[in-house]
Amino acid sequence: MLTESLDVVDFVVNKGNGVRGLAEMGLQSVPNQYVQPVEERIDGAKVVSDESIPIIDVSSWDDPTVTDSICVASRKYGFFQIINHGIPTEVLEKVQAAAHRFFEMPMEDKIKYKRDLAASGTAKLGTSFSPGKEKVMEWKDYLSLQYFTEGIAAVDWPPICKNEALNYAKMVEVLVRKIYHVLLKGLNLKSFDKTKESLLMSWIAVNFNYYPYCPNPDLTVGVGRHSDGSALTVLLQDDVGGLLVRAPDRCSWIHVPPTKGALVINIGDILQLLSNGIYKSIEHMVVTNQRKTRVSIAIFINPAPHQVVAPLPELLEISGEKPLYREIVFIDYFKYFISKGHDGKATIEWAKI
Ligand SMILES: O=C(O)CCC(=O)C(=O)O
Ligand SMILES: [Fe+2]
Repeated sequence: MLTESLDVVDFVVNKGNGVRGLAEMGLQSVPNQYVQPVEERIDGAKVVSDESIPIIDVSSWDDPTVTDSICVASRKYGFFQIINHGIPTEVLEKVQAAAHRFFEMPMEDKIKYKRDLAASGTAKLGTSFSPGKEKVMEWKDYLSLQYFTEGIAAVDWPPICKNEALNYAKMVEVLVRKIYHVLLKGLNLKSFDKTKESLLMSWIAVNFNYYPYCPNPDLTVGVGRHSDGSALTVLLQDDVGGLLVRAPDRCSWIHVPPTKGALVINIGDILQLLSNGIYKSIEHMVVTNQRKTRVSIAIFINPAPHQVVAPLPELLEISGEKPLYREIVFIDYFKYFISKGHDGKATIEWAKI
């Protein structure tokens, strides 16, 4: 095997070649570091075809059918797709092309963004999820762009993709306000005001995910089982497919089919915590494939790092329920999330009372 004489971790992680570098070597099989234990592998039998994540046409945000569908999907599946959301297809295509351009640059041009070398704190290139902390590595490279202000992004982000990423992120911000407005109304809470806005959307990260074709899709994962540590996530996937979401039976998986022009929205752990478990942050994962490289763009919408987060008192007052989660500081939650490999729903369990 080509990789027999290769120090895989050194090549992929330390030298910054990523899994893209591995895939480009034309491997017949993946190195051992990428072989998942049997229980983490997905065979087709675990994916159900009689359930699907709703696709919601949001051309009219005030239509009660639309708002109901969003709230019902957020309670049941924790995931939905939206179409006619107002972000032009051209903007989506441009940001996807920009992500390809970034990863497909020669390694010498990308290396300055590598996590441990990056001069700027807001653009970081990495691979897998938590190399060194996880037992098995994930077949994915990523570029994480922290979006604080346009000015910082303009200086820090890679020129090859920054305009497209910024333009897209700004439009997503507008969309997210509309979604929050609907979700809070669905909890009978007062409108989405400035206080809620600062609680729910102060720290935004734009992640470009790059999943190269893989010689052993049945042995590997692109992303392992997890739920997002964010409050809300907006995901743009390309036409390759591979995102699986836990079905309501919590045993099988539902494939989220690529839908042209659609955005996948999912509830993150923080919104599950704030809503005292009403909106569900559902486990999901990404499978790899042998044919085609897949690119997705995930925008994580988070509280500010030092924000204190707990089940919303006004919600507990209305429902008379006891809090299911303790008070946490978001940065502590986030640090715990990345201190280990992906492990299903374990992070939010940590915040349970
Ligand atoms: O690439 C995808 O479809 C999902 C990625 C994901 O779950 C994540 O980045 O948290
Ligand atoms: Fe995720």
